[in-house]
Amino acid sequence: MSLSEPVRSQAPHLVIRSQRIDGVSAQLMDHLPTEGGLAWVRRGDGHVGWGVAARLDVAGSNRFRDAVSWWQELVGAAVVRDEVGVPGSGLVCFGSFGFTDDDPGELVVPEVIVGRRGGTTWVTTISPASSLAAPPELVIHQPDPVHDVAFADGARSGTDWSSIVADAIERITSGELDKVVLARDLIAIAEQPIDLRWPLRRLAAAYPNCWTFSVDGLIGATPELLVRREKGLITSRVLAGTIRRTGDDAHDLALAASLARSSKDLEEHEFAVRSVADALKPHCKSMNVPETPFVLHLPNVMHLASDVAGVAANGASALGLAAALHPSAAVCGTPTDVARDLIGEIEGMKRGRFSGPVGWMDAAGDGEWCIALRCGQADPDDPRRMRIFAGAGIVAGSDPVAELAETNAKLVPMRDALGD
Ligand SMILES: C=C(O[C@@H]1C=C(C(=O)O)C=C[C@H]1O)C(=O)O
Repeated sequence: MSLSEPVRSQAPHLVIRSQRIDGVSAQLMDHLPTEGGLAWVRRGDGHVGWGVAARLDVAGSNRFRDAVSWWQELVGAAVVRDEVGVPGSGLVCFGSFGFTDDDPGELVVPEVIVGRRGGTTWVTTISPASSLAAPPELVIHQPDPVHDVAFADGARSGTDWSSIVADAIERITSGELDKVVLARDLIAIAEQPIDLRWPLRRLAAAYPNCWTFSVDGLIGATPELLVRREKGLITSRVLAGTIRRTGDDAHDLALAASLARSSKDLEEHEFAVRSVADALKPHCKSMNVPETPFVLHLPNVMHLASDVAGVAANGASALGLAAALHPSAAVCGTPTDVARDLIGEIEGMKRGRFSGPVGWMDAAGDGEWCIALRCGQADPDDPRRMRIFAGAGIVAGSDPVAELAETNAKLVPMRDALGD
């Protein structure tokens, strides 16, 4: 079958039951057993899952359409007994998608989900129609610590990457495009196989305001919400324009003020907001697009941020909206096609699922899809290795050395999570 043909895999018939559980206070991630592990956690809320009740692998130009129709089919055939009734209870899939059409992605429906929202904790069991599984006993698991991690250059050295940035600046100055986002990778090499739950827990603890995720070997803590759909409300948090934190609060406040006035960063940000607002417009009855960004403070960096919100005008699911938004100018550039081609021409590495949509969705099509940033991809052939990624938006006023420093700051969350 060619990659662009629609997927005709039959979605399985599933039985789903969500039940409230009391007296569970451990962090959601503590319940992840060794094998597998899906996670989506922010400020202690979210859900973790394990086992595979259903899975769809997608690639090619119809990947989002295929995923949306598979999900609709699966939802249509499912019998759901949801005794909790909050966003995230009942039938839920986790998923992640490649940056380009050729990079594979997937939707996964786990066999067990443990979820929490605002003090309510629940367990969802998902099984084939013939057998309704009993909810599992929740156990706390201790991941194996990760020790002795060395970091090596990925596809390019830092110096080589800076010269690619210099090339991109020339192409922008010559009028070919306005903005391009260029990324680089490092390889983390541990002495022992990396237990992904170890860095995952550390990311969730250190970056509580980010969305900490784990889907099929891709883990990270991203600050950028591509789209959330919940009960007819659509929101997106756009980030573009970055400055490193120094650790000195007074100095960081001065830096935040300079970021908010920087014409280079404001221009870079404006491209990203415009791309999101334009993509959401056909799906919204009314929209609020802030005129000026705020400064989002994270432990490692500060970003110019805008929260775009709208009221849904149609039944497009969270994943359908993510498909319309991807790739936004925050991770690709402006104009999109020219930037995408330039990335393919000069970036010199395969992004895989880095900077693609990652998230979850429920049976009603509500859910959250973030952009997979500040993340790493476990090497499927060598469990001691992981690729970690970071990119930066390049505009005419960019400086290659400063952009390299920015990517180093963006690598800090994964480096720290893997470090001793
Ligand atoms: C590409 C990354 O980040 C993106 C680029 C940003 C920028 O250039 O300022 C800021 C946030 C993200 O939209 C990354 O973190 O790897």
